Amino acid sequence: MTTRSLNTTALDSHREQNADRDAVDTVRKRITEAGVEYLYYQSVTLGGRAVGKVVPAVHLLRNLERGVQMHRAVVADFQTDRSGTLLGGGERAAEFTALPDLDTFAVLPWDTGVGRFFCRLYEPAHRPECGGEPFAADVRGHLIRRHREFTEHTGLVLRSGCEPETTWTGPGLEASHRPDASPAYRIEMLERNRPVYQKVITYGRALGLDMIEGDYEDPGQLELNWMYDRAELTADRLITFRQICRQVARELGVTASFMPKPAIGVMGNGCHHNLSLWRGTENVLADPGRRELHLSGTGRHALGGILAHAAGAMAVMGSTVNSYKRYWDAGLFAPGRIDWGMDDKTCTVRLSANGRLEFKLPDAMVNPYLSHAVLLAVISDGLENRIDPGPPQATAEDPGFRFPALPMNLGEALTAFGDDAVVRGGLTEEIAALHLACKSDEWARFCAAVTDWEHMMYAEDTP
Ligand SMILES: NC(=O)CC[C@H](N)C(=O)O
Repeated sequence: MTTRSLNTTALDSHREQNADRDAVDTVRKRITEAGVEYLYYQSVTLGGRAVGKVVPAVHLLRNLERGVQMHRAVVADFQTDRSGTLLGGGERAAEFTALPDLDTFAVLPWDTGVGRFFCRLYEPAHRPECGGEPFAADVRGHLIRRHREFTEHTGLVLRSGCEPETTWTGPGLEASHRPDASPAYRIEMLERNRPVYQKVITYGRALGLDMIEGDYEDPGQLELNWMYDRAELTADRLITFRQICRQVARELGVTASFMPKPAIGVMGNGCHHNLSLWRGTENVLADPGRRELHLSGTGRHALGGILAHAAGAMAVMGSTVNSYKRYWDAGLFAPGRIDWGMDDKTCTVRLSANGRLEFKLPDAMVNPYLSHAVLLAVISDGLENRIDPGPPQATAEDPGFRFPALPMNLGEALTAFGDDAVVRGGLTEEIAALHLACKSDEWARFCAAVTDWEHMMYAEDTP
């Protein structure tokens, strides 16, 4: 056991973990067995994109200790706002240090010469004052820490199962169906997508996603699910899933899109989060022994927290301009107002099984580290303040309905996000500020854009 000096930093502790001989030997063995020659040291941006560096595997040991360095502005995808400011870069073009988590090592099944790690990010050791501290805009590291604090405080663990929907387009994948009918669940459509779902499932299994089921939902749309797990593991797996889909699309010469609403009249690409809260082996959202669909008292408070802050959380759950088209197009199983229901697929939260809250606001472009960090915060608030979710299917017209309306565009959502201290408190100050800056800029750019719809409406109209 190594003795730690009093001023051991978070970076030092992580380095110490990466020096653990057994853990390193396990990774080395797998590298040798699979013939891995290259390693991706990857982290995730605010926009939910995987970024990183490639390291020849011969330098594994050096980089386990040193990590890799990247420019700070990568966390905001190097977005420059309309005034020309590089967002997230800080006062100078400094870097952060990305240190791999050894237990995330995996070999890419489509090229076993390549392995990957997920990293956590730190201020470089040499920086005055904050050297070695967690980098405050690291979304992945933040969720891991936030969840640990939540468990220390409540004794509970949040498990989540994400259900991303993806639109696949390309030769041979075209949907055909009768007018006014839907191709949903049709085996013929699954057959046309056989190369797609088979590759996704095979790669998913190889990368640690316990794939459980899938279906064809609407023209071009597949939903492929894997087993639920601790929130941060599910978040890593959603990033991995999207990487897999991109790879499968490359291999098959087709396109995989996570765009929340690819077209009017077809279902949007949701990414419902199925949530449960565990004390040891017991899910506290349900009362043991009751068979009919119900929620425990704790479950009602957790749900109350989610609904009370649903409006404030929207800018994270539906984080793009396009996200809101999914809520506007009523009748296609995306929620259009803040409510909950027993087994009702139109609600914001559906009680889909005893002890399971299906939260339907998030779409397939969601950043799962942010969504789950916010969920931990709003659930904590619900539990602490014993927030009552009210009766199922209550609407704003019902007396006693107490939740703010669902923001119906990104601009409204950003205002609600700015006004909700609990939601922002679920993130670090830096992440909340950067998210607001990036998304406000996206909204401003959209508001200034002239769209095809406007041309259709006005270009040749004579007032
Ligand atoms: N599986 C479903 O319930 C459909 C969900 C729908 N595609 C959505 O946008 O959320």
